[in-house]
Amino acid sequence: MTVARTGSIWGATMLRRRMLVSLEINNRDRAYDWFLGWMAHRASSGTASRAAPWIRSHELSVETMIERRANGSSSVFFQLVAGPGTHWFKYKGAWMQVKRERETRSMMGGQQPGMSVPWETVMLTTLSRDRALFPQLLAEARDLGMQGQEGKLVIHTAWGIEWRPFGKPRRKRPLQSVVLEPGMGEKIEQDIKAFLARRQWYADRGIPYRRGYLLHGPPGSGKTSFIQALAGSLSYDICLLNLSERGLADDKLNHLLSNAPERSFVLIEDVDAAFNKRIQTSADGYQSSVTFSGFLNALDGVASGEERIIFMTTNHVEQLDPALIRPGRVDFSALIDNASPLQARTLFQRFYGEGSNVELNPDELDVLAQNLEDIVEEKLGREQRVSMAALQGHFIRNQPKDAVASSLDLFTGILKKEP
Ligand SMILES: Nc1ncnc2c1ncn2[C@@H]1O[C@H](COP(=O)(O)OP(=O)(O)OP(=O)(O)O)[C@@H](O)[C@H]1O
Repeated sequence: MTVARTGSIWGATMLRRRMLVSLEINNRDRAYDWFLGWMAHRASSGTASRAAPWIRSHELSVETMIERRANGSSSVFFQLVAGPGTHWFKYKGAWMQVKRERETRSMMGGQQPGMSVPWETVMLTTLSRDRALFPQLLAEARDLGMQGQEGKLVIHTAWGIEWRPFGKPRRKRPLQSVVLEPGMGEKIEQDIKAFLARRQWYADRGIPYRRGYLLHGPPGSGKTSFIQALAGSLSYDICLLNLSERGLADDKLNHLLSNAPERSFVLIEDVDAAFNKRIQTSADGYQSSVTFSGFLNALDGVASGEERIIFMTTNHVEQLDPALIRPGRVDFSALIDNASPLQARTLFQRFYGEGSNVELNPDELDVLAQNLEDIVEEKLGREQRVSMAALQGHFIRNQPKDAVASSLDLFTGILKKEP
């Protein structure tokens, strides 16, 4: 009896091994969400029910999604995805079993509060002869998952030692909507394009293929907006790196910088703040353990053919250690300053010009724009200039005529508030 039992178990195992093939996808992989989304899409769009009227999904999980529309409104909807348990579906004539399992004892996501999630896996099983369907299915799931991202900007943040998309992909901001000093935007754009075209040149000379940019200047002058718009225009993603993040240590930082997703800029904001004090303390009193030398080493990284583009921003360039801004770490540095006369004029025209619902004929608009330019040019000293963000706020609050008439108050008012 025992021999027969063992024999039948062994036989069944052998048969399964010979006839079945399984594919494991875990939730560290991007394919995981794509696959669940794809299953949910098939179930809701009726593809699955036509192919398999009795698709078994007794256990469902809910995913809440927020859709933001171009006009600013948004709506919340729910997607029912296959929950933990066993499900069946038919794909291109082949039956597939899906087993979703959750491991609650260990969590992923590191020590970041509220960000850890249980490990999960999805095991797809089908007949050996249908194994070629796996790549097709995954490619379909990927295309569906990426659909919403086309033409959008994806922001990644660090999750433990890996990068994960943060929130829904955002609408790209047109590059021209960020008004910088004439020629400045173009200069940075040309530099990065030239860099991207010289991969082979770097490889031939054994130079690490990376470039660092530092945009410095007062708050609200458009540094972040410009970097995001530039990434969008080049179809790059942004990896937002917070050096004072809880749990970030030198080794993790090194790993993150060496493993940023392809076609992405690493953006480190307020880089001066991270090393002002020897040990950085975050709002909840947690001490980040990234050291200055660890950061420098991570920036240098191991020489590799991998492309790496880092953008850093700061309001206090004078406080940066010269070691940080030496060529190789920062190859291009630019001052993005408060609104110059021409910038104020251009922002005004963009704001109230074509497409805005303000009724002004082009001549009137020109005269007002000229007045504003003159005020910034003649009535104010350089140090009295205000940020583009302050001007933007002023334009939002006022009609064009009032905006120009009260602009001097804005400029001097802001000045008075400053010590
Ligand atoms: N040059 C500009 N052109 C158009 N809009 C601008 C410009 N500068 C700032 N703004 C507007 O001001 C707001 C803040 O800008 P942003 O965050 O890019 O500034 P920043 O220089 O990165 O500031 P900080 O140094 O405080 O991070 C945004 O809403 C942006 O639209």
